[in-house]
Amino acid sequence: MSVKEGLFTPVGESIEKTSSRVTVVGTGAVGMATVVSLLMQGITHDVVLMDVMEDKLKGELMDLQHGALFLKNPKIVASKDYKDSAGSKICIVTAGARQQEGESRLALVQRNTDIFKHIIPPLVQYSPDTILMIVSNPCDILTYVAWKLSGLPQHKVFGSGTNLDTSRFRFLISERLGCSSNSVHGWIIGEHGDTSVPVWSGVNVAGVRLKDVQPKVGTDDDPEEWKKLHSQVVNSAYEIIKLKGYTNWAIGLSAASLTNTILKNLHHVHAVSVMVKGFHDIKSEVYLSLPVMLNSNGVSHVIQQQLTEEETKALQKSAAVMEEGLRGVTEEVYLSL
Ligand SMILES: COc1ncc(-c2ccc3c(Nc4cccc(C(=O)O)c4)c(C(N)=O)cnc3c2)c(OC)n1
Repeated sequence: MSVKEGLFTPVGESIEKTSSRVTVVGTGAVGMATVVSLLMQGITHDVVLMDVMEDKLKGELMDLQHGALFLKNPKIVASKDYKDSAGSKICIVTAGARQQEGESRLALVQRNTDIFKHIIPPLVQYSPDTILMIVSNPCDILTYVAWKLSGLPQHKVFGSGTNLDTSRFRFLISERLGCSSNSVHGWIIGEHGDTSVPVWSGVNVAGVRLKDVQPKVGTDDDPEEWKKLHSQVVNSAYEIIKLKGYTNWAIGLSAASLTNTILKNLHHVHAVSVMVKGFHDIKSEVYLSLPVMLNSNGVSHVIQQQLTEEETKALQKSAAVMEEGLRGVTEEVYLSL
């Protein structure tokens, strides 16, 4: 008799798969920040790490397992074989090619599209009911690519989008006002990146709009230059990359927060990248961020924000940038289907 048999008398069956299994593809800085955020907050205790670098996979697995005592005894699997991701409620994709020196944005998108061709189909094959969360950049274009490659319905595929931009925006406003980020309500929508759109008309604390206190907030002739906060948000990633080489903590926490809302069916509203054709008079099939309600089934509702004419125009410009970005990719994606 083994020690284990001498210790334990089996009564019920041992359960391997939980309904909260989360697969994270990509064991880079962002992927690992996401995994640590999930485990340390107890959002899930059933995590699968997927990547192609075997040593990295094994190293990250061992390093996390050695922290099990300080976590809630999580079950962590690390593998190159996508069958090990089977039964995942959510698949978070942080994988992507590193932009080469002088590489054009479109060339990078093409390389990432090629990588997605080998990641997305097996994820869906082994977890046909999964929800795909795309974190890789350029997020909005790659979310569209993932949706096309997955064959999943629109409500099952979204991108982390401007959830992070909105978090940075609220932090900067909260710092200037001296109140908690949780008490600042403000949204950044559109593209996750240079053409994101701050909805200044909606920024409020306890329902009091900043523009009702100072109508010039968010304009070029605002004596307090609040508009600069959005520029700081847009430049955040470049600044952090210059300082530490990459960004990972905030985006990891952001992906974990989105995962929590879905796993716990919280119906929270987040700014995330969804198919926006038909909203705000956008006519093209593009993914951009809008305030979206998430539940255990994925995207449940899009909030119909009241935007000013200027905000609507800026969002439509974001859509045009996306459409241009997709023009080069679409053929590649359709060829692969
Ligand atoms: C069977 O054919 C096949 N299989 C796997 C891949 C592939 C390629 C790159 C991948 C990948 N990115 C990656 C891997 C290696 C190098 C690079 C790079 O940017 O140089 C990028 C990641 C990741 N964590 O970013 C994760 N999975 C990948 C998977 C692939 O890509 C074309 N093709």
